[in-house]
Amino acid sequence: MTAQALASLSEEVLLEIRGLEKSFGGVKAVSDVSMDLRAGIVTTLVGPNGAGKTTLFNLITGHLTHSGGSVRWLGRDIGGMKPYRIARLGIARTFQDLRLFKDMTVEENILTVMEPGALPFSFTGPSAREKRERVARVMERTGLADKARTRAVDLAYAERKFLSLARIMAAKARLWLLDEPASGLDPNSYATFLRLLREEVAAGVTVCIIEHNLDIVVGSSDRIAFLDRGRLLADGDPKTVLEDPELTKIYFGDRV
Ligand SMILES: Nc1ncnc2c1ncn2[C@@H]1O[C@H](COP(=O)(O)OP(=O)(O)OP(=O)(O)O)[C@@H](O)[C@H]1O
Repeated sequence: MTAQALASLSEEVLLEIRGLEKSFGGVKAVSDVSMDLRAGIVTTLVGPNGAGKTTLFNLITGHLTHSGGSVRWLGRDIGGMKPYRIARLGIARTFQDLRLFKDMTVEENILTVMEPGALPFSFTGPSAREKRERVARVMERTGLADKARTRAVDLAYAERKFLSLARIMAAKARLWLLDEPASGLDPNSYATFLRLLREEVAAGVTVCIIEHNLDIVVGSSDRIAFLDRGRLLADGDPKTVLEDPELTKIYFGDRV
């Protein structure tokens, strides 16, 4: 892809968030947040505990309903839609607690995301042969090929994380929302994760990550959105955001 094509790709807004609000009782978990997720960009949500990062994910995926503002996917208002419908539009997500089917094998866990109703833009679903090939491909790429028949519960921690990534890869979603995908990975597994992420982004996937580890943030992000107490305080290039002394104080709990 030429530099010009790449630049124009990143101009495309997939997800447009405007004035988004969510309160729990008296707590404003998300407060007047406006931001865009642009095609082919890795955005990382950063902020101290309770900043509103998970709530923002939940509002995008339909696990929560907003109390104001809007979320638009490719121009279409998706606020209030059920999670399964949003997933079908091409927005996939991983959870901090991974939410795998623990008694199913690796292969079966990946197959579940290929049910016709679970796939973006699909009513009939892929053929049995396509499914087999796709499962084999993602297991190979995530290093799980020799664990195909192993139950999720019997996998090592890093393998479970790669299984959760394999599921999202097989779903062929256009936007990935990843909740701490690299936390707890050893250096080799982390390098593999980063390589996979970059390959997928180069192939057209757009990614938004929640991450606490700043080394991981720097290594994986094109852009950082900094949240605190529900508000978006900064949204820009990683170096600029992470070197801002005020944000650093907030992040490390050293605010005045
Ligand atoms: N279901 C809920 N009911 C009541 N309050 C909630 C609920 N979910 C989140 N909150 C509150 O909303 C605020 C934002 O929480 P959220 O989990 O989105 O933050 P976060 O940035 O993801 O934090 P962390 O990094 O600790 O996971 C917090 O004050 C939290 O206590």
